[in-house]
This record gives sequence, C-alpha cells and structure tokens, in this order.
Amino acid sequence: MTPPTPTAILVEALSKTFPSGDGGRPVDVLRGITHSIPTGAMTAVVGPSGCGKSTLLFCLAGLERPTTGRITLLGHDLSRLRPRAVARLYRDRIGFVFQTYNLIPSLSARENVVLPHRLAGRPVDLAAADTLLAEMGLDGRHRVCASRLSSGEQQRVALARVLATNPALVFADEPTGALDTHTAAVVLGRLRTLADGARTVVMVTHDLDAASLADHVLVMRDGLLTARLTRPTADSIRQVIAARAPLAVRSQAAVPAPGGAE
Ligand SMILES: Nc1ncnc2c1ncn2[C@@H]1O[C@H](COP(=O)(O)OP(=O)(O)OP(=O)(O)O)[C@@H](O)[C@H]1O
Repeated sequence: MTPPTPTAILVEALSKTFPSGDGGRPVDVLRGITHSIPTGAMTAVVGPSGCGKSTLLFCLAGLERPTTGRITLLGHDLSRLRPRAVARLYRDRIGFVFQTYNLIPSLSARENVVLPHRLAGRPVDLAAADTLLAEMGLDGRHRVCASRLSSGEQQRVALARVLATNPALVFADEPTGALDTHTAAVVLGRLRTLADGARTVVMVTHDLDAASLADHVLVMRDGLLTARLTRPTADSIRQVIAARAPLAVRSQAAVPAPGGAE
C-alpha cells in the first residue's frame, strides 16, 4: 500500500454556482476556495447557516461537481476520475456520514452497518457490527429496522456503518445534529479517536464545542473561507465568526495562541 501523503485533500480555486430554481440569477455558493486538508487530523468546517459548508463538504468528497477549480482527493484529481473510480475510492478508503443518514429503512441497524461489506463482496462480521453499535450506545438495537429508529439512533447507525469499513478518510455532515449532549460526546470522541489513529476526519458542524475538538477549524462566510484556526477553543471560534473581519486582521488579533489562526 502506498504511504499516505501529508495532504489528504487539496482544494484549488474552488467555486460552485447553482442555477436558481425560479429562473432568476444563479447562486454563487462557493466563491474561490483554496486550501489543503492535512492527513491524520480532524478538520471542522463552521459558519452561519447557508454559507456553503455542506456544499463544500460534498465538493471535497467528490459528491458534487465544482463549477470551477480543482480538488485532489487522496492523491486523485477528482475531475479526471471516472464515476467507477470514485465508487472504488468510497468502497475502499472513504466514509461519509450524511446529515440525512441515508440508511436503508427496511434493513436492521446491524444489516445497515454491514451493508458496505456485503456490497463489496467482503466477509461480513456481524459480531463486530454489534460491538460498534454497542459502542454507539445502541446495545440491543441491532435487530431493529432502521425505519423504526429515532433520528439520533439512525445518526449513530450511520456512523457505525462508516466505522465498520475503517476508512482512511471520513466526511461527516453535522454528525451530532440529532444527538443529546452525552451521545454527541460519544460520537465526537469516536471521530477524535479516528484522527488520533492517523485517519483524516472532515466534519461540518454548527456546534462550536464540537468544532473545538478538531485540530483545524475552517471558518466560512458567504461562500469563502475567512479563517483557518489551529486547535481553537469554542470561544475563540465564536470570536472569529462574530468579528466578520478580513482574514489578515483576524489571524493577528482575534485568536490567542495556541488557538491562533494560521
Ligand atoms: N442543489 C442546490 N441547488 C440550488 N441551491 C442549492 C443547492 N444546494 C445548496 N444550495 C444553496 O446553497 C446555499 C448553501 O447551502 P449549504 O447547504 O451548502 O449551506 P450550509 O452552510 O451547509 O447551511 P446549513 O448550515 O444551514 O446546513 C444555500 O443557499 C442553499 O439553498
């Protein structure tokens, strides 16, 4: 296996414009983002609702095609990758925890967790799936149909499904959105452990306490990256979001070390 490169994702001059639904002006959701996301670290993306966080995540993950710019994902230029190769990357190296969970409603929690292995024709370890579900606080729920699980339970099954494939890179869109504080801490702890184990985690979140567990925090506003913070506290992230100042000002003044902007 080739050793991991220090950069998991390289984003160059990324823009994304959506056509307007009502025939009006197109919407520029991402407006020129250049950044690199390091391997083996946890990166959180924060910013006001509608600033483009999920769109950025989907572009980074190869699930949304950029309007302009280039994304290099685990060493692959996404614009040159055929859909089958993207599918292979997902099968072998990437996991995505969707905001909408994307479970198969008619399958049990356990069958959802082992589904990627079944689809890939790999051996299935039901006991390991149950252990993961128990770790997510879903002990005894493995036989329950996904459609009968609460939102918070579905969210944790979705994470267990990703963990089951032990991916090199995990994307998570609001992974604690439906969870109470205790369960959110469990989920975040698991994502943190992944990064501590040299996996790459990229998470979109509204929760600044969750973001403060990340090694790097990207602050977005109006389709732009406005700050990059290293190991910031929740308060320093809040300050940066509130400051609405240009990046240069923010990086010198708003965030004290060690939570300073890069
Ligand atoms: N497929 C699409 N077609 C048209 N507009 C879209 C599409 N997807 C997203 N948008 C628009 O792009 C903007 C950014 O959406 P996005 O979901 O990326 O923001 P966000 O920061 O993740 O928001 P939130 O925090 O509320 O989830 C929004 O105005 C949204 O309506």
